[in-house]
Amino acid sequence: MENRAFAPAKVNLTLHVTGQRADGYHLLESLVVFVGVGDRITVAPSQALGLTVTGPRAAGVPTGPENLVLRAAALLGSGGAEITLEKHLPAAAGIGGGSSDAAATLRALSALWGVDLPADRGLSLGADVPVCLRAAPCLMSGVGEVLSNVPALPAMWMVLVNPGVEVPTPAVFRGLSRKDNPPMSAVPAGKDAQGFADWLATQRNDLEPPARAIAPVIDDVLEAISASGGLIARMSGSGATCFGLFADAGSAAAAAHQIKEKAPAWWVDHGALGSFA
Ligand SMILES: C[C@@](CO)(OP(=O)(O)O)[C@H](O)COP(=O)(O)OP(=O)(O)OC[C@H]1O[C@@H](n2ccc(N)nc2=O)[C@H](O)[C@@H]1O
Ligand SMILES: Nc1ncnc2c1ncn2[C@@H]1O[C@H](COP(=O)(O)OP(=O)(O)O)[C@@H](O)[C@H]1O
Repeated sequence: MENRAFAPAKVNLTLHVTGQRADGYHLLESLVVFVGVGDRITVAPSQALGLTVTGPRAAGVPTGPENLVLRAAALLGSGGAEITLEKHLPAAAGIGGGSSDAAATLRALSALWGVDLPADRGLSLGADVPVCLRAAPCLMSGVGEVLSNVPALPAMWMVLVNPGVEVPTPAVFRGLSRKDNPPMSAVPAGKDAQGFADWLATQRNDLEPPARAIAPVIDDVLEAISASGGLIARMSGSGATCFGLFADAGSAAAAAHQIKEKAPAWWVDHGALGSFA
């Protein structure tokens, strides 16, 4: 008997940094969504705990106990399982790759072992794990542990582009010129894709300027997405992955193809926004 779980890409449509805690973690307000592009976790019964990393983005992903998949297993208990992680997301890319893998592992092993999900929803594994465990559009605040409902979003499709440079999350936060930026405004209801993108353009990702200073190629990525017809182009999380929003699957697929043609070395993928828990 095997259990499978999808680990969708986590995308921050907004990321307002509004303060900093005494422990150094930053207070955020972020509208988080998930896309049908991601990693895949398979777990099967076994005496011992083992991990195999496969897939087109396996290179460089740790296979030892520091892998967030094994750290999630350890958080759940001391059972055995043979875990396969099929990597499709670039690592350290601002789209929650490891965090989403950890959340998918918690879901799959909780079902395989018949144990409850952890009370902290995986927060001890990383600030992004609770939102990845929910894997549905929501407003994330606190340092990542407070999740609030948002009005239904219009149907939208997303192109994700990563230029192949790793941007260390702590360095991006350190590069902020201000940590007490203005908060988000309320997420609107009843908008179509264009109307929602127009609202989104009035919000921000405060980590974009420091990330662009570290990796100027992010400017080229944003430009390529805008040139491909994206309703909006913005960096996700601490980068370097950027996203473009589209009103239909066809325009997203055409944009992804156009960007891939222009920059064959970049990672480009596309999918629909949705809920994946
Ligand atoms: C920035 C965000 C936005 O969603 O995502 P990514 O860009 O990583 O995808 C997250 O807050 C990242 O979450 P996660 O990747 O789990 O962060 P953690 O491993 O807990 O922390 C990595 C480092 O980021 C910084 N950090 C993270 C979260 C936060 N609210 N304030 C911080 O200052 C800290 O320096 C911390 O040591
Ligand atoms: N399952 C995993 N997938 C990818 N990276 C992982 C995983 N487990 C641990 N890591 C380590 O965590 C670091 C950040 O991974 P990731 O969560 O993909 O970043 P981000 O949250 O910015 O998308 C990587 O550099 C990698 O060494």
